[in-house]
Amino acid sequence: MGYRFSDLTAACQDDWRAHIEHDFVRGLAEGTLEEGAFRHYLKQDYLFLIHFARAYALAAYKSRTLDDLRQAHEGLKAIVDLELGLHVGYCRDWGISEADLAELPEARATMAYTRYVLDTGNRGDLLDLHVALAPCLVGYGEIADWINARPGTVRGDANPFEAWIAMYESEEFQAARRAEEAWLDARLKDVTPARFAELTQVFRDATRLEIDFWQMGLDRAD
Ligand SMILES: Cc1ncc(CO)c(N)n1
Repeated sequence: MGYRFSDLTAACQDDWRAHIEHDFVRGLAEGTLEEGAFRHYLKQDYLFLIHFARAYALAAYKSRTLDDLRQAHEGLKAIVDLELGLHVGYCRDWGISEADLAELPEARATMAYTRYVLDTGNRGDLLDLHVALAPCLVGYGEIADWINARPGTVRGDANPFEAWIAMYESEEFQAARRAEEAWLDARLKDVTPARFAELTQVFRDATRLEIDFWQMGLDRAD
């Protein structure tokens, strides 16, 4: 007993590294990703973020305490006010209008991931739901750290994906990530080994669905 968030990543080390260091992420870091792949990802990420905002709203609904409600609200704010706000403007810069976004067909990888998280949250309790959400908020925070720590990373005007990296390394996003990790650390402290095994399964499933989401971008799969 006495688990922490880092025990989840340690328990799924191979899948976790495959998410953080995916070829799509390397392409973003080095500025070499094909623009068509990035555009496909951006469009699907718009749909993804809308469903993830719903998942944080579900977390709010499932909250018993003000502290839990605040944490759900933090996640919802990070998505609606920060990411989705920037996302729409960012899509416009990449030639994708709001009208295009409104008419997007949803790719299977987007459906699989978002519906998995919503189902896990409906079936389980608030901790199941936050664990299913962690590869997203915490994962992208760690991706920003990983990108910055790599020697091959290109920053500034030489990298067409500079604004994307900047969003995830921003203090606002990183603060939401730290709050999520702290919330998870506090809740994992008291779980039994059997419960931790269940949560590890959820964390691994969600991490593998993140990997599929990156791959969907690379393959431009629908
Ligand atoms: C697929 C995916 N995972 C995580 C994030 C970070 O919120 C995102 N924008 N998209």
